[in-house]
This record gives sequence, structure tokens and C-alpha cells, in this order.
Amino acid sequence: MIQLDHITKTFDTGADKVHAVSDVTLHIKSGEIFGIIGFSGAGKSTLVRCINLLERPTSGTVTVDGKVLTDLPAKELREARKKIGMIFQHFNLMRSRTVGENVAYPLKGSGLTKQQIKAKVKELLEFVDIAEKENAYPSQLSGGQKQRVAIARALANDPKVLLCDEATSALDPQTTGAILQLLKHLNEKLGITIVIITHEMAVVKEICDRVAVMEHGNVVEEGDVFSIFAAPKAGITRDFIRTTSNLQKIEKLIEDKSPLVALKPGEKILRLNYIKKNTSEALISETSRKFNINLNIIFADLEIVQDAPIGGTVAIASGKKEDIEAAVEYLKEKNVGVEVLENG
Ligand SMILES: Nc1ncnc2c1ncn2[C@@H]1O[C@H](COP(=O)(O)OP(=O)(O)OP(=O)(O)O)[C@@H](O)[C@H]1O
Repeated sequence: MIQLDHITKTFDTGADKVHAVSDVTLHIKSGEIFGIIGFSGAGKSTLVRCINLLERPTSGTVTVDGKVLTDLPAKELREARKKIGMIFQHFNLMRSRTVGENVAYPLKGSGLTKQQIKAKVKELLEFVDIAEKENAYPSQLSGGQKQRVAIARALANDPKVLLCDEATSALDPQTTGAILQLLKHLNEKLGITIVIITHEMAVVKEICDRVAVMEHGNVVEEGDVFSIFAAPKAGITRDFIRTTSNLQKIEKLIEDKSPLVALKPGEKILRLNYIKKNTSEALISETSRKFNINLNIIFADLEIVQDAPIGGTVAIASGKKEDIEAAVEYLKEKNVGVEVLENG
């Protein structure tokens, strides 16, 4: 649906040149929710603004829904852009217009009659569940409500793609959750391809199918969300994942020689990470029985990503040395990442 080929964007500020995006090639499939994550200044916004040519790339081609946007003349580009909606962190609503007027705005010149526009606005506001605010002004709405209006406005021209630039960054966690669910709903109901820029891994985990990680204008890692969480390759990806996991707390306990992690001779502290979708918690009890060892879970940080458990547990393994070693091998065969954190 979206093909970015060798996109480079350099800003010439007079004094020097800023290489915001350097030779990025990405393919975003039709119907997926694609996340772009990176720290501030990584080039995420610039890259996404290149998709609808709000920012024209210095070089490279942008193809959306089969049209090479970078080659289109102005008039055709304007038409093609209508099929790419966009929402922003600060909503960008027109303050002097009502909710209904904001949503109707992109329908100007669409050829629809007043009556048809009215009906369309009503339908859109109902879809985002804010129909009762049609005559309110943006200043009378909460952040979450403003973003719902912005989503309704972005949907006015029945886009095939929705670009979301930090759309939940100004919202509290509960409202963030509700807006993400709304995005998921419109992805599923309307089949809209969604690109989400964020600096929060929790957002990626919540709704994205695939994710690209950006650093210094480059995509350093890309893949389906489960694989990226299970086996991140780039250092920056690991940093992001750490922000959503508590597992490293156990390392501090070991370092502080906490009684919680005190070992008897022969015991080991193992960190077990689920790295394939088919691993299940039952494996731990199965392994204990099979090798006649005890696996005493002292810490668990498990959650569901893309309908599969991910994260890990930390367990103290006790039993005969050779049985523990055999159990470790068995777990590895079963696609569990095993790391010995401490030997007793
Ligand atoms: N119009 C511009 N003129 C000059 N430099 C710019 C312009 N827009 C962006 N930049 C620079 O390009 C780099 C990438 O910025 P960009 O906004 O794309 O990053 P980002 O990952 O979206 O960060 P943030 O999350 O803070 O928005 C930064 O160094 C930024 O200062």
C-alpha cells in the first residue's frame, strides 16, 4: 500500500545541513497497523510527512496505493492526498468552528450537497462516538474528545491510509487506550492502513502489527511486533523494550544480594524468555517434572503481544547439577531463551 524507496530528506538551514532522513526504504502492507518508533529527533515525523508529501523528499520515491506521488502533477497530487488522512499530537482543530464544521471542512468542494455533507458529518461523529458534541467548540472538549473529532475529520474523504503523528502523546494513559482502540476499530471495520509514529513502546505493543525503529534518520530494525519484542537486535530497540519491562529489576536484587535471590550451592538463577509464539507457561512445570528439578519462579513479567505470551520469568533452579543442565537444554529446544543470571 505504501512503498518508500530510498527516501532522503535534508534540511538546508543556511548555516548547516540537517540529514533528517537518510536512505530509508520501507514497505507498508495494505490493512496493517505499522508503527514507527524512535527518540525525539530520529526523523519519524519527517519520514511520515514524506508519505503524503507534506514534506517533499530530497530524493527517493513515494508510492501510495499504486500511484507514484513523487511524480504526480499538483492537481492529481491534491486528489491522491485526499485518500491519506492525518492526525496530530495537538489535534490541529479550527478553534473558531464547531465540531461539526471542523469535520465538514474537508468535504468542501467534494460535490456533495449540503444535505449529504450534514449526513456524512453525523455518520462520522457517530462512528467516533462523539455525536452529542456536534455543536460544541474545540475549547469545550477534553483532549480525547478533540482527537476523536480530528479522527472523524481525517476520515471525511474515505481515506485508504491514516497517518498518526504522536496522536496519543498528549493524552493520559486511559484516554490513550481508548483512542488506540478506536484506531484499531477503524482499521478492522474500514480496512484503513494505519501508520503510527510514537516514542512509546506501549503504543506499539498495544495495536501495531509491524514496527520500524528509527535512529539518526535511519531505520535500524524492522519486523513484526512479536519478533521485535522477543528478540530485539539493535541496542536502541532493547532500550525501548526495557522501558516497558520490569525484568531488569531482578538484576538489581542479585547485585544487592537480596535474601529473595539467595542461592544454595548448586542452585542457579535462570531468566527464561519466550522467544517464539508457541511457547506456553506449562513448559515450566513440565520441565520440572521431566528432569526432576525444582523451578521456583521468583519473578514474572509476562504479557500478551499479538495474542501470544511474551516477556519472561526468573526462576531459581534446584536439583542435581546434570539435571539442571539437561533441563536448560530442553527449554532451549522448546524455543525458550535461557540465561543463567547467577550460580550458587
Ligand atoms: N523544517 C525543518 N528545518 C530544519 N530542520 C528540521 C526541520 N524539520 C525537522 N528538522 C530536523 O530534522 C531532524 C528530525 O526531526 P523529526 O521531527 O523528523 O524527528 P522526530 O523523530 O519526529 O522527533 P520528534 O518526536 O521530536 O518530533 C531533527 O534534527 C530536526 O531538528
